[in-house]
Amino acid sequence: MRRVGFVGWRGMVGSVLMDRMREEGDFAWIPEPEFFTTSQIGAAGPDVGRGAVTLSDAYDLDLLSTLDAIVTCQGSDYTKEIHPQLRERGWGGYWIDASSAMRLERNSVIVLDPVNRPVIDAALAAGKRDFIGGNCTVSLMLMAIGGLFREGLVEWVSAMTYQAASGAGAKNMRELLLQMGALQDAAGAALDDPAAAILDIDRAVTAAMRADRFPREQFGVPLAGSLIPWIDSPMPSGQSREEWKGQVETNKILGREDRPIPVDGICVRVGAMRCHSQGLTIKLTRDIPLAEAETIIAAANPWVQVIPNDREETVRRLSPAAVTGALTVPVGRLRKLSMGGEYLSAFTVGDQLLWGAAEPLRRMLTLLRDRA
Ligand SMILES: NC(=O)C1=CN([C@@H]2O[C@H](COP(=O)(O)OP(=O)(O)OC[C@H]3O[C@@H](n4cnc5c(N)ncnc54)[C@H](OP(=O)(O)O)[C@@H]3O)[C@@H](O)[C@H]2O)C=CC1
Ligand SMILES: N[C@@H](CC(=O)OP(=O)(O)O)C(=O)O
Repeated sequence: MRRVGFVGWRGMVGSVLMDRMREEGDFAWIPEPEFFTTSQIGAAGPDVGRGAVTLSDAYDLDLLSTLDAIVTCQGSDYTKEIHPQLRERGWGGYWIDASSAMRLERNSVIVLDPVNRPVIDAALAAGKRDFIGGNCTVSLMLMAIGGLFREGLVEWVSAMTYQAASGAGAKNMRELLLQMGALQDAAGAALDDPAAAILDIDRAVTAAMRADRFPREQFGVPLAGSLIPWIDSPMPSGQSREEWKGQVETNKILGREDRPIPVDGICVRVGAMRCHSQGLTIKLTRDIPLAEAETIIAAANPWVQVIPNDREETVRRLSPAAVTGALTVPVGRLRKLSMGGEYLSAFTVGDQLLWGAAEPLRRMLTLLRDRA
């Protein structure tokens, strides 16, 4: 593991990965990092404490073939173009990828080591070389309630999601803010006047939201002051692709594609910046005491945090505003539903650029270091 290549390092997910690697001192153990670009060959690369570096061509198969591992956050199109050509040439390095392109391929492993380390270890022992980050919503759900899955306590899960703009990309985050600004502008001076009628303000804001000039190039519709109950493309089942991924990716991560646990729900885009939230209904395989479920959830990994089902604690600690930029994955609103003792509710929030994207890739790289 001397030569590691980074493609897509300046994108949104790639930048978060670079920040985490710097924070953890990961570049200290990579003697020869190589940084690539599809558009800025020869420009300056990132500062990783090794002096000036210049960017190499991300389509240079000869150079890529010399690497021990390639970490890509460049996107699915890049993966589909480059990965097959490298393997056809006989390249035997490790491919670590944020995109969804190869997730469900037979030779790929979806990585989320706090949840599926045994699946990863078995794949490494079997000589597998393609390690792919999971869908953000799925990874965050498993970081939150992985303990229940591990104990065989989950019969099915229904997830109602509240997904951040960042999942749609950097331009969408900007557009959300532009939309927010446009709404405030529409309210105008009336907002500063406590005597102004709120319904007049609401009328002005609604008119602005529906006006042709309202910024909606990325989302197609207003998100600020509204929501979008559809994420990604339609599937024949009537699910959105994001909803469809819930079951297929969860079961692949857990290594139980042969006896899948049903996971389904409705995925909704909301006006949060980079944290996905999910309201979960969990059908347990048996009626266990709530305190036991809480203990199992809390013990599953060092990042999950059980928030007591208390109003103050919940509003203070279980929100995108509280969690953004943090690796912790709080889960709260834990209680038995009125449907019966086997029905557990939960609400969880996680930063979709950290555990939802960059962190599983970073940790996969360190697993390879530890094996070498
Ligand atoms: N966004 C998300 O929440 C998640 C994304 N993923 C996956 O990760 C992949 C990358 O996503 P994301 O990081 O959002 O993509 P970005 O659009 O932020 O970055 C992708 C590439 O765009 C190029 N680029 C062009 N202009 C700029 C600019 N001004 N600033 C930075 N980069 C620029 C860069 O490539 P170059 O240097 O070659 O020009 C960069 O690597 C996708 O496959 C996505 O599916 C996975 C999980 C979550
Ligand atoms: N689809 C996710 C983000 C994402 O990139 O997912 P995937 O890695 O499965 O394509 C969202 O919109 O919130």
